[in-house]
Amino acid sequence: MVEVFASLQGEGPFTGSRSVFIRLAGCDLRCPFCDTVYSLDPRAGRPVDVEELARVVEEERPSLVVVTGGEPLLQRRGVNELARLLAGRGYRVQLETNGTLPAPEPGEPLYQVYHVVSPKDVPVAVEGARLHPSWVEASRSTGRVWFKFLASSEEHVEAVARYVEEKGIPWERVYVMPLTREGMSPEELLGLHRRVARLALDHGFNFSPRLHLLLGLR
Ligand SMILES: C[S@@+](CC[C@H](N)C(=O)[O-])C[C@H]1O[C@@H](n2cnc3c(N)ncnc32)[C@H](O)[C@@H]1O
Ligand SMILES: Nc1nc2[nH]cc(C(=O)O)c2c(=O)[nH]1
Ligand code: SF4
Ligand SMILES: [Mg+2]
Repeated sequence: MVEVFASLQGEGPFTGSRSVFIRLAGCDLRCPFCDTVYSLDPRAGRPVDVEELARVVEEERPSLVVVTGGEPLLQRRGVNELARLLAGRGYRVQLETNGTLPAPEPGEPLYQVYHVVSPKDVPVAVEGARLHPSWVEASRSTGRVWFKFLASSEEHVEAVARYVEEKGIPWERVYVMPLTREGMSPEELLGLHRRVARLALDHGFNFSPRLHLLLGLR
């Protein structure tokens, strides 16, 4: 694990939820725009047992626990253990993933968890990024999977629209979120949000802000 912190969920279908974030180390991709490069090397993390994480969660009593990274599904066994423990204590859990690894199967504790998949083969393909097809099936059948695509231009949103159509992803399960750069001013951030929100609306997609950036939260 790299870090655990409390904040508002800033992105996706649970935006605004008081959350505890658990960020795991290691990633199978190296996106050039990644805003958490400090989490990509598996050596960036320290081993932690799930009981210790559950104690931090119990102290905060959040309405949501967000498991992220890095790529959290690289540690599937540990994440399954954590999901089992937290679900047993009544917590709602949501995982952030790039979607390269398979979706959970019925019977895995992770199957009950909400997943927000942010594919990296569109709008601009990152090397090695390929969406595992099981996420598309899961988004149609489980009610627990959403997609969150990054975009900063009309070309990007059009590429997302073609991709969603081609893969058969349910449109109501899709969020488009601003692709931000480090060091953007509040005015630039707001301008980007306005443009991407307009594009999302015009193309029939949900919009996700990056609320934490707008509010100066973590
Ligand atoms: C750091 S990633 C960790 C989870 C997983 N590796 C993934 O990419 O979905 C968490 C979220 O941040 C998003 N993200 C990373 N860099 C970003 C950037 N520069 N602008 C907007 N979103 C970004 C990712 O798309 C993902 O939705
Ligand atoms: N506030 C806040 N919300 C987030 N939603 C997803 C995040 C992530 O890095 O996975 C994130 C994050 O880093 N901070
Ligand atoms: S997949 Fe996620 S964590 Fe990995 S490099 Fe890309 S944005 Fe960063
Ligand atoms: Mg983040």
